Amino acid sequence: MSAPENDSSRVIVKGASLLGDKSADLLIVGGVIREIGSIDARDTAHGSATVIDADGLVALPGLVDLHTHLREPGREDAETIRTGSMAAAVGGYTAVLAMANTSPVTDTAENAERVFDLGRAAGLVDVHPVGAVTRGLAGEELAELGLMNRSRARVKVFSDDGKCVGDPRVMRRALEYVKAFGGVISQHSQDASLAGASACCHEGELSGQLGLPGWPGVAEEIIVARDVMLARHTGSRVHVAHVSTAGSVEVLRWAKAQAAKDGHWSVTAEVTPHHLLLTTDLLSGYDPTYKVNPPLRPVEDVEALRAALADGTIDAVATDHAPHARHDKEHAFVDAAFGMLGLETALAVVNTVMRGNDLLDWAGIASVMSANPARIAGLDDQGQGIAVGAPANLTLIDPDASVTVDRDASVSLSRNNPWHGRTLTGAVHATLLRGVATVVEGQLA
Ligand SMILES: NC(=O)N[C@@H](CC(=O)O)C(=O)O
Ligand SMILES: [Zn+2]
Ligand SMILES: [Zn+2]
Repeated sequence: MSAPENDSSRVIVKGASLLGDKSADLLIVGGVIREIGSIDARDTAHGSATVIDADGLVALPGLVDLHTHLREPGREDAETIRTGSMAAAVGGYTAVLAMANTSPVTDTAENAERVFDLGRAAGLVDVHPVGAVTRGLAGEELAELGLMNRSRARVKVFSDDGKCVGDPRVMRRALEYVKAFGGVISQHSQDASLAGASACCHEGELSGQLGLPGWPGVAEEIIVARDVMLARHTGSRVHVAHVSTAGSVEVLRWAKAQAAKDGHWSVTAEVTPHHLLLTTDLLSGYDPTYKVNPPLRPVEDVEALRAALADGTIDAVATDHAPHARHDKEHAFVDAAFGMLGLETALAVVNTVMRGNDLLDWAGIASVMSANPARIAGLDDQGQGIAVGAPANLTLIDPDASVTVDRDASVSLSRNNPWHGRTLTGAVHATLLRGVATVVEGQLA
C-alpha cells in the first residue's frame, strides 16, 4: 500500500458522525481532507471517487500509539514491522512509535533508519522509531541521540524501555541533550533495586498468598518523582511511560501544576489499556498471559488511573503492545516473559472503560489516542483532527458493536492476548492513512 501519487484521487466518506457529534460527509482529494459538509457523490466532479458508506459510524482522527514493540530486527518470530503494522491498522492506528529494545538496539542513526524504512515499505501506518537513550540499553553512555534526530528517521522520542534509566546523572545528561532539538525522554520508571531481579508481579497481600516475588508501587513512584525534578532542573521534557499507580498520579498532578507555573519544562504521561481495566487478582490462576511490566495493580490504582486520564493528568493512552513467542511466554509464571498484546483491542478497551463509564466522550478519546500522542511525539503529519486541509488519517468506528475477542483472529504473530474471551464494546470498521484505506469492514484492505 502506498500513498496516492495522483493528486486527483478522490474518496468520499458518507455520513460519519464526526467525533461522535453531528454527521457530515468528507471529501478527500490526494490524501487531504478537502471539504466537510454535504457532498453529492453523484456530482460528475467526483465521478471516479471511492465512496465509503459511514452511516452509523463514528469518525475519529487516526490513532497514534506512543509505545509499541514491533520486535524487528531480532525477534521476527514474535512480530515483524509488517505484522505489527497490520495489527496497528486493524486497531485503527495510523502511526506508531516503535520501541528501541530490539536486537540490535535502535541506538544509532543507521539502525533508526532501517526501522523507519521497513515501516515505509510495509506502508500501513507511519512507523517512527524510538531511539535508545543509552548504548545497548546498558544505562551508561548516551546513544547517538543527535545523529538519530538528524537522520532520515528524525527521531524525537528516546527511551530505554524495558529498562529504566537508573543513573540520575545519565538521565540528567539525556534530558539536557534532547532539549536542543525539542526531543523527549520516555522513561520506564522502575527503580531496579526496589524491583529486585526475580520480582514478577505487584507486591501486596496476593503476591504473598501466591508465593510470587513482587515489587511495590513505590519502585515506580520514586523514579517519577526524581525525573520530574530533573526535567525541571534541566528545563527539558520527560514523558512517563505506562503509569500504573495512584502514587505516580499524585506526583504527576503536583508536577504538572509546577510545570504550568514555571513554563520552561514539561512532563507528560501515558497509561496502557490493560492498566485501565485489568487488576492484580487475575494472577490467582498463575497464567503468564497476565505477566506484564509494570505489573497489574489493585483496583484502587486502576480507579486513580481512569480519573487521571479523564482529568488530563495522564495525557495519552499507549498500548505497550508487547508480542512474545509461545516458547518465551508459556512457562511457569516466574520464568515467563513480561508483556501483552494491545494494538488491536486498545480502542475497544478505552471505549468500554472510559466512554462506558462516562469518563470520556469521543472527543476526549480522540485527544488521548490521537492529538495528544502526536503532539508529545512531535509528529507533524498526524493528530491534526478532522479538519479541512488536514491529512486524511481517519478511523471509522462502529460504536455499539459488541465483540468477543478471539486471540486466534489476531493478525499479530503472537498470541499473548489478555483480552481473549472478553466482550468489549466498539469495533474499528475502517482505517485510512492519508486517504488510502488500510482496513475495510474490520479486515486489512
Ligand atoms: N511491558 C512489558 O511487560 N514488556 C515490554 C517491555 C516494557 O514495556 O517495559 C517488552 O518489550 O516485552
Ligand atoms: Zn516499559
Ligand atoms: Zn514497552
